Amino acid sequence: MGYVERTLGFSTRHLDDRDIRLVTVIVAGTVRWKRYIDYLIMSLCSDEKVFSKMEPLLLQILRIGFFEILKLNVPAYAVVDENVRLAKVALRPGAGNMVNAILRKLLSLKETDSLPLPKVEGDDRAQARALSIIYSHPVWMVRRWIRFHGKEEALKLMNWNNSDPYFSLRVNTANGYTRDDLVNRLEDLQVHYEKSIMDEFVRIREGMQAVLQAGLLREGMCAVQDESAGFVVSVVDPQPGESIMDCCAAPGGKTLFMASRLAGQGKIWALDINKGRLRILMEAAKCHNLDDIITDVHGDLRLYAKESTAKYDKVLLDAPCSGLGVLSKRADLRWNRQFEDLEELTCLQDELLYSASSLVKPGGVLIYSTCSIDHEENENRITAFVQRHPEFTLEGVHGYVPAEFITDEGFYSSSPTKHSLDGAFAARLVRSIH
Ligand SMILES: C[S@@+](CC[C@H](N)C(=O)[O-])C[C@H]1O[C@@H](n2cnc3c(N)ncnc32)[C@H](O)[C@@H]1O
Repeated sequence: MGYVERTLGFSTRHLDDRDIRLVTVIVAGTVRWKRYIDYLIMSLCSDEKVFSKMEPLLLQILRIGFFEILKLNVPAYAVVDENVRLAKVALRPGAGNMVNAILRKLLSLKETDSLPLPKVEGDDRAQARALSIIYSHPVWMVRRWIRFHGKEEALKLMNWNNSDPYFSLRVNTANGYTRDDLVNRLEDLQVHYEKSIMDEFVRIREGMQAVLQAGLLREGMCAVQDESAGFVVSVVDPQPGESIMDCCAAPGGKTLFMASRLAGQGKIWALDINKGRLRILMEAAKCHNLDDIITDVHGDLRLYAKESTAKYDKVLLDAPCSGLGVLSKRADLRWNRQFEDLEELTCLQDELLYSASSLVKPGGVLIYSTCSIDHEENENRITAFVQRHPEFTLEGVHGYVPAEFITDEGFYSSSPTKHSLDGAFAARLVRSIH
C-alpha cells in the first residue's frame, strides 16, 4: 500500500469506498502533477512574487483545484465552490476570493484551449526543463532518462509514472488458498480483476478499499505485491529444505513469498536495520501462517556479516535503492529523490553486497535485486562486484523467469513501459565450491 493510502487511512474512516477512492486519486494526482500545476499557477498569478510568497495552505488548495479541473471529470462549478469554501474556512474570506479568481481564469483558458505550456526547444538542458514541467518530473530524471533510453522511451516512462497504478494481489498458498478462492472473493465484492501472468497473482485497478474492508489482507488470504517483486522470488527459486538469508527483508513482501514456496521445510532469516518494519514483517508472517519458518534478526547487515560465522544456501540482498522503478505507485518519491542520492546509494549497495556475499555457502547462491531501473544501481553494481570477487560467477536467470524479462547479459529486468509492471532488477551469482 502506498503512502497516500497509509496517510489518508487515519482521516477517512467515515467516508464510503467511492469517496475514499476519490480522495486518494486527488491527493496522489496533485502530488504527481505538482510541477506542471505550479507552472500554471505561476503563469496565472499577476506576477511571480505573488506565487513565491503564497501561503503554503493557499497553494495546496489551488493545486487541488487545478488538478480536479485539468485531470478529473468533476463539474467545474463544484470544484470552484468547494475550493473557495475550503480557502474561506481554512484561511479567511479574502483567500476564497483569490482562489475563485485564479480557478475561473484557469477554466476560461481550458475552455479556449489556451493553457500556457513551455516550448520544447533549445539545447538539451532547456528541452529537459520544458519536458520536466509538461510531464511533471524533476529535471535530472528527465535528462538522465533521455540520455540513457532516448526521448521516446523517457516520455513513455513519464506517462506511465503519471497514470493511476494497478495493484497486484498475491494469494497466500501457505494458508491453503488458491487463486480461484481469491477470484471468487473478488467477484463477491464486485471488484474487477485480471488474472496475471504469474500463477499466484491477480491485478486490480479499483476496489482496494473493498479488499481492505473485507479483511482479505488481515485474514491472510492475500498480500499486496507487484509481480515484478514476485519474479525476484522466482530468481531466488527457494526449494524445500533450504536455508535462506533475506538481508534487507522488511517489510517482508519477498520473505513471505519465499517462505510460502518452502512448503513448510527450510528456514528463512529475515534481517533488517529497521525494527518497526521488522515488526510489521513478523505480524504478517503470523497472519500468513509462516512464522514458524521465519526468524527475524534486527541489525545492520554490515556488522552482522562481520560477526556471524553462519553460512546459507541462498542469500537475497534486496538492496535499498532509489525506487525509480516504482514511481507510479509512490506519487511523492520523484520529489524526494535527488541526483546526489544515487552516488550515496551505490556506495551503500556495494558495501551491502560485500557483506551479503560473505554469508553465502560454498556452492551457494547470492541474489541481488532492486526496484530501480537505473543501470548504476543494477548492472554496474554487479559488474563492479564480480570484478572484485572472482569466487562468484554470474549465472543467467534463464529458466527462472519468462524470456521477455531476461536481458542480453542474463539479468532479470522488468520495465514499466515494456511489461506494464513496476521496474525491478535481479542478478544470480553462484559462489565457487572452494
Ligand atoms: C528495498 S527495502 C526491502 C524490501 C523487502 N525486501 C520487501 O520485499 O518487502 C530495503 C530495506 O533495507 C533495509 N536496510 C537499509 N540499510 C540496511 C542495513 N545496513 N542493514 C540491514 N538492512 C538495511 C531498510 O530498512 C529497508 O527495509
